[in-house]
Formats: sequence, C-alpha cells, structure tokens
Amino acid sequence: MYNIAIVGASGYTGGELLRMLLNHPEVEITDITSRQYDGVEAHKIHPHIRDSGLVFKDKKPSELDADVVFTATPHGASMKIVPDLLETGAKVIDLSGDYRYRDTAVYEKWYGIEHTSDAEAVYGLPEIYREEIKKADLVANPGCFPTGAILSSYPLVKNDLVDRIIIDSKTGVSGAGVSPSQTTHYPNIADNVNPYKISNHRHMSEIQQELKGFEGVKVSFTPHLVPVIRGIQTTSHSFLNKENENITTEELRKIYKKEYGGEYFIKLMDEGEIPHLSSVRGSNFAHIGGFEIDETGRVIMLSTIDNLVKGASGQAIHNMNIMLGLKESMGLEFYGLHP
Ligand SMILES: NC(=O)C1=CN([C@@H]2O[C@H](COP(=O)(O)OP(=O)(O)OC[C@H]3O[C@@H](n4cnc5c(N)ncnc54)[C@H](OP(=O)(O)O)[C@@H]3O)[C@@H](O)[C@H]2O)C=CC1
Ligand SMILES: CC(=O)N[C@@H](CCC(=O)OP(=O)(O)O)C(=O)O
Repeated sequence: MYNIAIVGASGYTGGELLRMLLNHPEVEITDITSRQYDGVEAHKIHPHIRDSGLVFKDKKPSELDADVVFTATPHGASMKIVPDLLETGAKVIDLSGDYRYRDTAVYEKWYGIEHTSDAEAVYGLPEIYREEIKKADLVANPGCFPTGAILSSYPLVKNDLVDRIIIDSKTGVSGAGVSPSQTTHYPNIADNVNPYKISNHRHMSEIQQELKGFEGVKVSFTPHLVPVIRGIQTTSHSFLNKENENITTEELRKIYKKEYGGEYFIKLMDEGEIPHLSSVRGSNFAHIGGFEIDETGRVIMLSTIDNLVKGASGQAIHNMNIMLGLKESMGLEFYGLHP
C-alpha cells in the first residue's frame, strides 16, 4: 500500500480525489490538509464521503509523510508548497497551473504573477507524455479546458494536417472551484450562456504550448460558462493545409484510431455518434467524435470530459498510477452517470 496525502483537500478537486482514492485498492490516504477546517471530519465538507475516518489537519508540507502528495491548491499557492513536499522525498502531482509551462516567462505573462520555483515538472497528459511521467518526481496535471482541447486536436497537428485551429468550449460551473462569486451566483448562471475571456483566457497559452510547437500551427480558444455543474464540451474547428485539402473523413478516423486505439480512457465515437457531456460525467473517459469535413476545408472535432475527473482529479490519479508503476486504469475503471 502507498501512503497518500492531499493538500487543499476541502475544495472540489480535493473532494473528487477523496471519492476516487478511497476506492483505490493500492493506496491509503494518511493526511488531508485544510487551513480553515483543521480538526473537522471530512464528511462535514464532502457529505458524500461518510465513514472514511479522515479528519482535515492544517499541516505544513514538511509535516507530511507520504509516498505521493496531491496539491489541489490554487495557482500561486502550489509553487510555495511543492518545493517543500519534494524535499520530503514524496512524488508530487500538482493540479494547478504553476508547473505546466516549459517557459516560466509565458506563465508570468498569462497568470500575472512571478514564478518563484525552479522545480522541474513533466506535463501530465498521459496519452502524450506517458514515458516521461513514469520517471517524474513532479507532474503538472493539465488544465481542464486544455485536456479536452489538446486530446481532440493532437492527431491533426502531429500529422501536420492543419494550419489553424479555433477551439470553442462550454464548461460547467464546478470549474470555478468551491468559493462562491458573482460569476457563479445561481441567477447569473441558470438559463444563461456566458462567454468569458473570449480572446485571452489563460488556458489558450497552455493549449498553444502543446499544439503550436508543430510547424507553428495557429491556435485560438474561447470558453463559455453554461448551466451545468460538471463537464466540458469542446468543438474545434481546424482548417486543412494545402497539402491535405483532399483528406477524407475515413482517413481522419484512421489517424485518430492509430493515435488513440490503445488508450483506455479515450473513446472514439462511431460514425453518426455525438459525444455527450452526460455520458462522461463522473468518469475519467474522454469521448472524441466529429471527424467531419465541410466544403470550406474545415475539420470539425468534438470532445467531452468531466472537468473534475479527466480534467483534474481522475487524470491526477492516472498519473499517480503511472508514476508508481501500477496498472494505469486502477481505481478509475467506472463509467459515467448518464443521463
Ligand atoms: N475545478 C476544476 O474543474 C479544476 C481545477 N483545477 C485546478 O486545481 C486546483 C484546485 O481546484 P479546486 O479544487 O477547484 O479549487 P477550490 O477553490 O475548490 O479548492 C482549493 C482549496 O485549496 C485550499 N487553498 C486555497 N488557497 C490556499 C493557499 N494559499 N494555501 C494552501 N491552501 C489553499 C483551500 O482550502 P482551505 O481554505 O480549506 O485550506 C481550498 O479549499 C486549482 O489550481 C484549480 O485551478 C484544475 C483543473 C480543473
Ligand atoms: C468555470 C471556470 O471558471 N473555469 C475555470 C477553469 C480553470 C481551471 O480550473 O483550471 P486551472 O487549473 O488552469 O486554474 C476558469 O475558466 O478559470
């Protein structure tokens, strides 16, 4: 059994880590930290997790003794915690944006804060960086929008088929975390669709980092908040380059099958099937479909994930399994909640 600690366990991704790790056969949760709920039983904050026996403690990173620590803390906070955790000898999986960038100047530009840690991390998208994750002490778990966006477009850029990608995503409200705000206030959300940060959401830079390295493909991104609790639906519009303007939808399908055919958590939709948000809710699966090309040379790809699972805590556990040499899908082999 491996000992596991969760820092920032009172938030939404912390609650999801608890839900899934309590059912994982090879781990035991030894510490869950919270500054505001020191001494409070876990189920008082996460009422779905009863009888776990876990109690929040306001512990410092250096007081934790675990094989793996998840930092489910906001960006800016994680980089102050992670270096001390690495000092304890633990492997660390950070759910924030702090370690996702290969160039910290890009982080500083998009997050507007100074980057103060020089710990080296691997970008934790298992379908692309599996070999690097196996050897990593620190994994930067990807952002929720980037997970759905990168997975649905990666085969297009890897095979040099497109030169322009426009990504349009709809997200559930839990993406904003546990603290209430005007944006997440019920009357402002319900019966509404709210586009936000339409040209400058920080996840655009993360998606670009992973996709535009291939022959300078141009990538843009616009998010929308919709009245659901969980899930991200992404539609990407990509434009075929001159050399590939005659590619067919069957050829596209073959390319995706070759890339993802062996991936447990990626389900490619059959012809005529649309990936639904409700089918992935609560699960670690990404559903990818579309594969259509219109008469202007636009490839339309669709993906759905649960932002709290494949977009955060489930993917973090997938990374943990890889880092520990366990079966990759261990503790995550459950379907979504449809309807
Ligand atoms: N929600 C989502 O869908 C996704 C979230 N993420 C990222 O994962 C991380 C956690 O997200 P989420 O769970 O939604 O966030 P929440 O706001 O729900 O929870 C974060 C928790 O971190 C603790 N915390 C806040 N500030 C600090 C600090 N300065 N030092 C130590 N602990 C702190 C708080 O616990 P307490 O006050 O009790 O100590 C809080 O409950 C964030 O970086 C987020 O961007 C990534 C992908 C998806
Ligand atoms: C609905 C909502 O507010 N979503 C968040 C998603 C951010 C997130 O969780 O990702 P990071 O880990 O990169 O912070 C947002 O748009 O900022």
